[in-house]
Amino acid sequence: MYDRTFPENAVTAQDIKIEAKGVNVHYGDTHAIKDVSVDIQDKTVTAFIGPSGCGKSTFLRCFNRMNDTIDSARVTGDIRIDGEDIYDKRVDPVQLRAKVGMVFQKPNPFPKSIYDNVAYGPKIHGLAHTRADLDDIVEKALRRGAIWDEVKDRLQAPGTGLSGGQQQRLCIARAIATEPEVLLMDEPCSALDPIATGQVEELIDELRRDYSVVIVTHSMQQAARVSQKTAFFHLGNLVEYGDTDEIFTNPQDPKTESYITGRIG
Ligand SMILES: Nc1ncnc2c1ncn2[C@@H]1O[C@H](COP(=O)(O)OP(=O)(O)OP(=O)(O)O)[C@@H](O)[C@H]1O
Repeated sequence: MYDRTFPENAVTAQDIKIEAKGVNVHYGDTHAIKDVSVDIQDKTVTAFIGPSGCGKSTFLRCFNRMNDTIDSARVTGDIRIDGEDIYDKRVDPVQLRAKVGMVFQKPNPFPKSIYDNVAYGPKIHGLAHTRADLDDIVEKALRRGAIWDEVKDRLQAPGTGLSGGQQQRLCIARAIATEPEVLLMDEPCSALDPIATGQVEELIDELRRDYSVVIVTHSMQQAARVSQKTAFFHLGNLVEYGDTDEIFTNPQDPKTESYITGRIG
């Protein structure tokens, strides 16, 4: 089990970025998330795994209130980021989504230039005062997205003209440009080939130095490669949550074991 006696394993309140308590999500009569509580650590990659339809994406979307955009979805319970209740009436979901960035399954660059894809968020959130500021933000985000060298000579070319893997790294750069603190990734590599997947996985590993990253993945190999913490979901329940190494080598719940050994899924 998780050993808190080792200093490197000790978790302090400051390390917890997202605190979810008693979260339930319904879509009409469908009870998609059932009383889930979890603490997500800062500067850590946390993987959500589990069979199709178990609620991974639904739970991920609670963290930036993306479920608000689905009419039938009803979220109850308590979710705090840095101690702040993100469902409080005073929280503006648009501001929240700048702080909690999201990358989707299918790369979805805007039909604009590479530069404008990245500059859009900082512009609407007023992060740049001059064109030079904006250039600087765009360059930094593209560098952090590990795509600067590939696009620096064609910043005015359309983002949609890049390869799938480049588009996904552009979308990651776009998410980073608004200076988020949390990055949510919903199966970010499922549309990518193995080489592009490897590049995005390397990038995810880099990003955890600065962000709390939560990734939904169908690939247990990917979860094992990129995450330090893993949460296993089944039928809307959080069955097991812990260190990725432990979950994969010594799962405590028979359902987790069945899933990771390929018996359910
Ligand atoms: N927009 C929606 N409207 C109604 N029901 C939904 C909606 N989105 C998800 N659901 C239902 O909620 C449950 C959880 O779905 P969710 O997509 O969160 O699971 P998942 O584990 O991410 O699945 P997958 O791995 O297949 O993407 C499922 O029963 C699904 O049918």
